Amino acid sequence: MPQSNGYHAAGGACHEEVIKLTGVSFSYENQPVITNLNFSVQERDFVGLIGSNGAGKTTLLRMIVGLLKPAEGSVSLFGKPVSQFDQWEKIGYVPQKNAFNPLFPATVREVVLSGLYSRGKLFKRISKVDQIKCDDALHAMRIEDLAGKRIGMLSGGQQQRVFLARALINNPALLILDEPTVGIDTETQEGFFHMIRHMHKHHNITFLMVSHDMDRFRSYLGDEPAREAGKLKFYVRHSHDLENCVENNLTHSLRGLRHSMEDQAALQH
Ligand SMILES: Nc1ncnc2c1ncn2[C@@H]1O[C@H](COP(=O)(O)OP(=O)(O)OP(=O)(O)O)[C@@H](O)[C@H]1O
Repeated sequence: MPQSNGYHAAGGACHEEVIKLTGVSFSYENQPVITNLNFSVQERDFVGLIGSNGAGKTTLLRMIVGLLKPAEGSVSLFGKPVSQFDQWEKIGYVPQKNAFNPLFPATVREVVLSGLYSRGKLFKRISKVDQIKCDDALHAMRIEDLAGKRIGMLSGGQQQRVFLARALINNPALLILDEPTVGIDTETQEGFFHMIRHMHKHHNITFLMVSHDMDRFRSYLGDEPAREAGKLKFYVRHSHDLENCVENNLTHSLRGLRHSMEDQAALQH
């Protein structure tokens, strides 16, 4: 995977393409849901995805994380086709609330730690480092005091925080959230959205979030969708600006020049 350093070679795109969808189509039993979708998400973008019930939002997210295969077109993650992508620890995915059975007899700590087991690695010894990562994730979601509680005994809002902590434990570069606040009271939703915006601004995470409640994000994402495809609307906030891009490319070129001068000097000795 290319280095996530915020720039490419001078003249190229400034930020890495985290998700790239090219001509993606998908049908369930010959019923088209997504047709010829082209869209890309760049490093540190915040993308809000809305669409009416049945528009294909969850289907799209499931294709992005490799759980469904497009009938046509391709999906790339961090520059690699999703079928060849193997750095799943870089991606935190929080599916719709009912995708996890909260009656599962596990504690909050165990649920959060399970986020460390990437696909194919179901059993793994939990090291001290893992425990520290878990403590950090619990702290980030302010749920340290719930660590020993059974997940099924928590409120909906508390459970959502647990699933977010689970997604955060690997310190992901990309966080994908499917309707993260469904069934959560208004006050908790407000706190949740505040926390998400804070994470986006200060933790260099790229976000792709499906939400019916995009109104709360209007001031953050703008009134107009950056892209509409069928019934799907993508609202985008980029974190980078042209100035940074030019500055980074210049720094990059100067660094390259300095290295080549140092190399030449070393060769002469
Ligand atoms: N496993 C499936 N088999 C057949 N049809 C399906 C399946 N899953 C979803 N669909 C259909 O595909 C369409 C898109 O579903 P999807 O769950 O992606 O929509 P959505 O935009 O996430 O909807 P919602 O806002 O209600 O969550 C719907 O018409 C749905 O009925």
